[in-house]
Amino acid sequence: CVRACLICLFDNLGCCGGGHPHISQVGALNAVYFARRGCNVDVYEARDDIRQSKTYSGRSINLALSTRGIQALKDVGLDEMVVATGIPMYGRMIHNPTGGKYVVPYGKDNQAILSVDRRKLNELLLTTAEKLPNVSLHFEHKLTEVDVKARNLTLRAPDRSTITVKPDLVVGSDGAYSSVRRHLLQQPRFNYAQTYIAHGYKELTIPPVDGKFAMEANYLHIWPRHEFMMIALPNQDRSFTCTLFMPFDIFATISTPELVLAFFRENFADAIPLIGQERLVSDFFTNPTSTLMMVKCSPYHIDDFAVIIGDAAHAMVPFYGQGMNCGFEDCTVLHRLLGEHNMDLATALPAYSKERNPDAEAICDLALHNYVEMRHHVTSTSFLLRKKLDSLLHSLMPNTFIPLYTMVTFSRIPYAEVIERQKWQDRVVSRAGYLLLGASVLGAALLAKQRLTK
Ligand SMILES: Cc1cc2nc3c(=O)[nH]c(=O)nc-3n(C[C@H](O)[C@H](O)[C@H](O)COP(=O)(O)OP(=O)(O)OC[C@H]3O[C@@H](n4cnc5c(N)ncnc54)[C@H](O)[C@@H]3O)c2cc1C
Ligand SMILES: Cc1cnn(-c2ccc(OCc3ccccc3)c(C(=O)O)c2)c1-c1ccc(Cl)c(F)c1
Repeated sequence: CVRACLICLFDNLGCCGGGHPHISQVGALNAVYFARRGCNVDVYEARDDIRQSKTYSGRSINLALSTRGIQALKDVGLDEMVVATGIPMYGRMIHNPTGGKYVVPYGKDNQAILSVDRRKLNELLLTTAEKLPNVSLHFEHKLTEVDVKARNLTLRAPDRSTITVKPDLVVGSDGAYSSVRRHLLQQPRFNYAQTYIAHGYKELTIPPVDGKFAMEANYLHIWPRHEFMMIALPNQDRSFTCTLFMPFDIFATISTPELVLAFFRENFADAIPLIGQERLVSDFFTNPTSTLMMVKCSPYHIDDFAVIIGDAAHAMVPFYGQGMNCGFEDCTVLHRLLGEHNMDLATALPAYSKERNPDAEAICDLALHNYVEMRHHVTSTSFLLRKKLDSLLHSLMPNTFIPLYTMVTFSRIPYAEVIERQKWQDRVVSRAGYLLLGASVLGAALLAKQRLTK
């Protein structure tokens, strides 16, 4: 039987960055993994229990769940329950500046990414964890100290008193601003880098019309506009949550209702009647403009005592919709290694850092690259052409060319391997392009010669 280990997951609920209720999922999922392994699990959450609190902003905030995240849920038998709550998006619906829109499917036979509600996902994971006999959830317990030498943690309890716990293992899943990681930072040879990008994001809502979706429901709606982009994902209540990504210095120039409307008329005209002018203006000034940050660090563990997962280990910009999927995949990898090492933390944790770090940093780089790509090379026309070319090449060479987005989103190819494969594919495609070009020039020359000699 597996050694009982007390795990403290800093799975805090609360606002992260931009103030919308940011709900942690990785910590809750990881608690289920450890509990099903027979460990005694204590989950410490700095905030109150989201399931009891009424004070929820009311904005249903969603995110895209795809293959890697679904597999992690499948490992603990939760995939069907979560997938049932999600809304499939079978392709991207690209909105051009003149109001036209085009679908580019994600793949054959209805391949889809899922739009899931953060709050519902977290409530499901917390309730699943709570029902397990060897799991205790401690809300309003905030980490204040990690003593690596003494192997204990100090937390502030709801009555403001401090308690000290002595777990066998600490798993920090406390997000991009992780306090567990902050203590790792004090260790020798711990590497850390964080980058804020110039863009921020603001969430808007497209309400239902007579109880129906105001746009086609089963698509990821994208308005690619170079310096700024907007996306919309569907919610179960038949609304859409839009996310507008834009440089802070452009947000700063949009300071009056008239300027909001003028900006949207100029760039997202079709969205105005969908959101509604009044609601657009009120949401624009009510909802926070949040920051976007990338965090890279290594290693992810200290000795056989602590390990960090999720955004605490690798926060990424959201331009691939992979942050939570990657954090969920962390659980899959960590638990595979714990099994392979028979729960010997002294060897399993270093193995985890060694295997996971290159992949996590690869998806951080891919997401940042997408941010650059989508900013500099993407209008709706170029987006459409690129996607059409991707699907043409894939249909011509299905085993040789797999679109980058497909490898990231619809496969479990390790992220670092995805990058290597993409480089190889680029070489093959450019060689094929040159060959095609050469053959057509040669063909044209022979044709011309033939005509001349007639
Ligand atoms: C705009 C946007 C869109 C996104 N879209 C997607 C998507 O489509 N698909 C996807 O897979 N991912 C997406 N993500 C990323 C995803 O939200 C994160 O990767 C995921 O939530 C990380 O989960 P986590 O449990 O590791 O950390 P978090 O969700 O950050 O949870 C940690 C929580 O702990 C809090 N916290 C940290 N330290 C403390 C402390 N000491 N005391 C109290 N509280 C603390 C943090 O504020 C946070 O609320 C998106 C992110 C953003 C910003
Ligand atoms: C939330 C979520 C889930 N997936 N994606 C996503 C990401 C990238 C994509 O393409 C790569 C590419 C598109 C355009 C140019 C280069 C590369 C596609 C696609 O192909 O549909 C879908 C997002 C997302 C997140 C933020 C923005 Cl701003 C955005 F537009 C989409």
